[in-house]
Amino acid sequence: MRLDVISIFPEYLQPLSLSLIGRAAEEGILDLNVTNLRDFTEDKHRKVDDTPYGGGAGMVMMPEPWGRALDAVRPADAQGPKPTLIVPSPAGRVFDQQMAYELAEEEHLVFACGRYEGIDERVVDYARENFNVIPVSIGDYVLNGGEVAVMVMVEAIARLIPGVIGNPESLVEESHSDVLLEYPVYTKPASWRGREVPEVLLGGNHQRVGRFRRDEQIKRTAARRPDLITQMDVQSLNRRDRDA
Ligand SMILES: COC(=O)c1cc2cc(CO)sc2[nH]1
Repeated sequence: MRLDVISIFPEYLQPLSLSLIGRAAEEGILDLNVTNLRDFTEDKHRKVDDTPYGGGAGMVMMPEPWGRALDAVRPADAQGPKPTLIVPSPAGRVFDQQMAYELAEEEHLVFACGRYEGIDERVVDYARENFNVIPVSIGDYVLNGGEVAVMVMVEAIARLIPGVIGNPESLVEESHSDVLLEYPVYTKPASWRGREVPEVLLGGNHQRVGRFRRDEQIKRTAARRPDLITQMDVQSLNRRDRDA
């Protein structure tokens, strides 16, 4: 997969060169390109923002640098399927694991990081000529720009791409119980500051361990995220366990 990120703070995306994603980029599994929007300005101050039409506080990102940057990623005369352009925005479709799976199937993802009060709306309209444009929110809170949202999405998406994380087994487990929260995990020592690891985990009876973990998942989800499960789901989960 090719990933392009356009931002006035490219250094914000540096952590993507660390760890698993960095290694996947080195191995060519991911083709990650971070572009500085200011490289597409032509004035000596490398200006990217200006005052808003209609007045109001703050500044708006000018359209022309964005037009040039998007054209550089995907020229108007390019052939082949349109890349997907993700625009982080509070006014976007809410990002979730299902969207991460969907986007992990794409060949080419482009992320446009807004700053200030946002990007001139005509840029989004123009981009639709050469991209599938999706405004995406990572949650209902205010950020100063799109970069942090891009970090969240790139991590969630890239880890689903074959070869990016060493142990695909963990992805399989997640996918089966997507609706349930993770069970609690423990490691050595068995006794720590007067706190013991649950006995069932020390015994090695895989069936009992599986039952314990599933019960913990259901208890945790019901307690912390009841919105994730409905009565029907609990019945189907119990049915699936009986059949397992
Ligand atoms: C100029 O601000 C942005 O581009 C911006 C992007 C996002 C994403 C948010 C949470 O989903 S809040 C926010 N602001």
